[in-house]
Amino acid sequence: MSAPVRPWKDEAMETDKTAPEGTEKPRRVMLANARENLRNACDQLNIHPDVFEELKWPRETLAISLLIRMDDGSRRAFKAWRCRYNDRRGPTKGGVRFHPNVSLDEIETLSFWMTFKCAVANLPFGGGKGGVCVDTKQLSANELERLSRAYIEAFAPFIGPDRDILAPDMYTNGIVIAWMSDEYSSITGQASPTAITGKPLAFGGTVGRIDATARGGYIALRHLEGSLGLEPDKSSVVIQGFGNVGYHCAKLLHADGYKIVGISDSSSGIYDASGLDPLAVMQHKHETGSVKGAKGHGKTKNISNADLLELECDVLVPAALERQITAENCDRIKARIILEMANGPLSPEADKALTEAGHIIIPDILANAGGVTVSHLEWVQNRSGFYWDESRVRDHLKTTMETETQAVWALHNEMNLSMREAAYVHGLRRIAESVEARGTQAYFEDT
Ligand SMILES: NC(=O)c1ccc[n+]([C@@H]2O[C@H](COP(=O)([O-])OP(=O)(O)OC[C@H]3O[C@@H](n4cnc5c(N)ncnc54)[C@H](O)[C@@H]3O)[C@@H](O)[C@H]2O)c1
Repeated sequence: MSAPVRPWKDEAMETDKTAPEGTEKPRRVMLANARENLRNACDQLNIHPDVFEELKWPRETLAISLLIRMDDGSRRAFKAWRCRYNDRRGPTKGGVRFHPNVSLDEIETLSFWMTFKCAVANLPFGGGKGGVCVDTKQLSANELERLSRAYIEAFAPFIGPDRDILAPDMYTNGIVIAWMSDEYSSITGQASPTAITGKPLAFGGTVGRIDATARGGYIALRHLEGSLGLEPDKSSVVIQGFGNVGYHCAKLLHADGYKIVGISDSSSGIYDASGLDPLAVMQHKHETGSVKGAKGHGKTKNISNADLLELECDVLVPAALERQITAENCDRIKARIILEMANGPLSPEADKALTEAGHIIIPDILANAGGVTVSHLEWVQNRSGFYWDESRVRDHLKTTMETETQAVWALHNEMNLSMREAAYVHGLRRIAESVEARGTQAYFEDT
């Protein structure tokens, strides 16, 4: 790890030459931004240029149009992708997202983040991701099943237990994953549970996966509690996004005495200075389809999602989408600590400004690594055919999250880095070792 980083031109920021004049936009803005973290980590470690070169672009990305027969007999095409960013540390691993705004840039960036997340958690995986550009709320259950199965049919040659392992992400819940796993087994002609994790228990899933992502972030936060000056009974929390991750995070923190003062979902937000009970809010969401109108312990107000992010609180937990905090709203963020349970909830500008202003950001590649950590255990159990009990899964998750959180915290202090920079340095060290183990320029020059 000695040679300087080669200067490089960021092709990702080149404009699309085929776009009509005046409408040209950079082709891969998100990916270019994400790679800034890589560049910074390379600089910190003075890493060999071969490593940087290898991580500049995804190893492979496949784009496919999925043609689905709709219930009314018409046919509709849905854009779909699967990306394997880097597999030096093992088969690529990452979720499949169903969302109307999914794009190639987003999928490749999420795969990049997965590469680092798996390294931070010290898993024998590289990073991958997939997605379909679809609003699942507009599909019937039958159409959703056809789409889920079509995704697997299209990408089956690309995926596999030792190549690319799928998992849930936004709007791909247990039944979607069950259809996908079922389809993959039909295609391979044998029970093949190992290619997809996050499966329901009856499909070879693991205990402890449902709340694993939230629990991982919760463990990280609680581990740093003393260092961050947090006290459960005196600290308040705001949660953006009330799906799998947001709900379980709220539930775990609430059970330990943290006061949850704000919660939102895609349609609305609620605020109550006296506190909200996540179980009651979820009950209300089940009954009405939204958190709007749910009652807390005091005077509960309905607020917008934008206002929710700006609430007075100790910990803000973005658990919905990317780029929720940007240059536009970052100077109004009051939370001292941001626990990034969503992937990429801060724009690079917001990240820089908030870090400089003294906010502590526990970065996504550490905070939400609990999900993939337990997915790894599911993969291990599927391979061995021996299933663990919940306490064993939880103990492993706790040990992993505490060990890696402590390592990132130590780097943050020793090298005077932000938590995000420290997490990238921590992950990059491991990835670099596996790249360099295959020989670098210096090795080939000497032979
Ligand atoms: N599920 C996992 O294991 C896992 C693992 C790692 C990271 N993540 C990340 O966590 C985030 C949430 O994932 P999830 O599994 O909870 O998804 P989910 O589909 O279960 O829930 C998403 C929630 O976000 C809300 N939402 C959507 N758009 C919103 C908006 N504009 N403002 C506020 N809320 C909005 C939805 O209403 C829903 O409540 C995503 O960024 C995902 O990539 C999830």
